[in-house]
Amino acid sequence: MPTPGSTPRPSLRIKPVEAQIAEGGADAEGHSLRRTMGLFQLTAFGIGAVVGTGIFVSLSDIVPVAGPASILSFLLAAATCVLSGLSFAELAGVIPVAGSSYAYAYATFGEAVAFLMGGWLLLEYGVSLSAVAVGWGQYLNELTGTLFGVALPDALSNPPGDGGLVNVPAALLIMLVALLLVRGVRESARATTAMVVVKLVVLALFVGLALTAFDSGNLLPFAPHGLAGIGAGASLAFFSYVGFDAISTAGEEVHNPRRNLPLAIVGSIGVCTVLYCAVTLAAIGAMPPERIGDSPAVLSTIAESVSGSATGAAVIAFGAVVAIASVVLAVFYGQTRILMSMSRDGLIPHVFERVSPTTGTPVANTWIVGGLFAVIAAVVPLKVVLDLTTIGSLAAMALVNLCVLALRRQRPDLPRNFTVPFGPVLPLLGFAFCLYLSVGFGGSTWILFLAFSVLCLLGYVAYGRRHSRLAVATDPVEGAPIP
Ligand SMILES: NC(=[NH2+])NCCC[C@H](N)C(=O)O
Repeated sequence: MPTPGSTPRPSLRIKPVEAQIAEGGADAEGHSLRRTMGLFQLTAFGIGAVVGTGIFVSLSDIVPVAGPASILSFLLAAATCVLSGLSFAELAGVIPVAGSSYAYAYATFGEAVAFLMGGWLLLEYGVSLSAVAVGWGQYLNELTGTLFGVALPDALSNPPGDGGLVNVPAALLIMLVALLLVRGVRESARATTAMVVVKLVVLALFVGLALTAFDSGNLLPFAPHGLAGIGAGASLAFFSYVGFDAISTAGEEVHNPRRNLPLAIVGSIGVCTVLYCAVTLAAIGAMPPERIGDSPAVLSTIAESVSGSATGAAVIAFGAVVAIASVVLAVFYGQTRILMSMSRDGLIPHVFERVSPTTGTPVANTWIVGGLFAVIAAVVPLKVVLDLTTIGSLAAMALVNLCVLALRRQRPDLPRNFTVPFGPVLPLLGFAFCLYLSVGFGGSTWILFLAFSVLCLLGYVAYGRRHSRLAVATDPVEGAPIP
């Protein structure tokens, strides 16, 4: 394992914690970020990044495999997140910079692994951008259908493989958000808080409405497919939790990050878990599990069948459309910033870090990300993008758990105001849980994931290794710093 000051092979070059923190004092535009966020805002920011399409669309996948025990699937996914979230908190406390998982990997396992982590983050952010946009389109269709009686035909609202040709609304949304980001529009802290309130209110309304038709008979048999079903359900439920690590990217903008980051991570996972379990219980109570598998905008469908009118369905759909659009903005923004850090490190081409002098934003970066993931949203089935996002996020989180252990061994000297308790036990458990959930995916997801990972490593060998800023700063032959 490389240590600072040693003369490692290029792929094992690490970027020391101190260097990352020193650079972290200035944002991509060259200004220092101001520390403006407190614990409450940070927790709201976390909930805002986490609650998106997942809970609105994925019950129709989870309930058929786990039955009423889907609630346990959500708890299992949450446990995985809390364990890994503690690891994020420890690392974010030591390395409070915007690069998050990518930065942690670069400080511990070296450049090749950091590059691979960057690739997995492309699944966690970029591909999830497509997934979230597709879910948004389904609820938009539901909304226009119930309000005006017009919905897009399947051919224009679904990709090939899901009974259509191209998903127009999802791709349009991504391009529209690209336009906003290029012009420098970012969700303000106040808008984030407002969106969080909209989401919580809509989901609470759903729970209240669905509970009026609660039939406890729907809860039996509780676990029709046993433990295996619960595990498979947890793999699918995990998507709904993806995003809490965004909290660790705000390390440069938070008061007292060493205290507030861990609290906000655990707090936002906790709030989401309560919410998701309540929604699941209410949904199953209101509609027999065997019928939940049929509908795309499943929460609206249940609301309509319970209330017997379209109004309930329209309110839920409206809330989903507003709230999910804000997630697209946040995830898209996150993806462009991750690519900027990799580009500043020289691992990917400089076009990704170039900031336009007129708009002050990374214009080319934004259009490349927008174009690529709009196409994916347009033509790839939802299930495929959901599963790829999840397996990529699980891989990234599994590795973050190992980063904690590596950094403790390599840099015991660094100040840690928050340390995951019980020594290596919880990070190791976090790693094992991530592994367990990822095993739940089928062969085709694994093949896509492994092929993508190999491509990333090839990309590192072909480009990153030679253009790395660390390579430029060291003697190419000896790998030693040039005096
Ligand atoms: N990197 C991200 N924040 N991706 C968005 C995650 C999706 C979110 N958990 C949802 O349920 O829709």
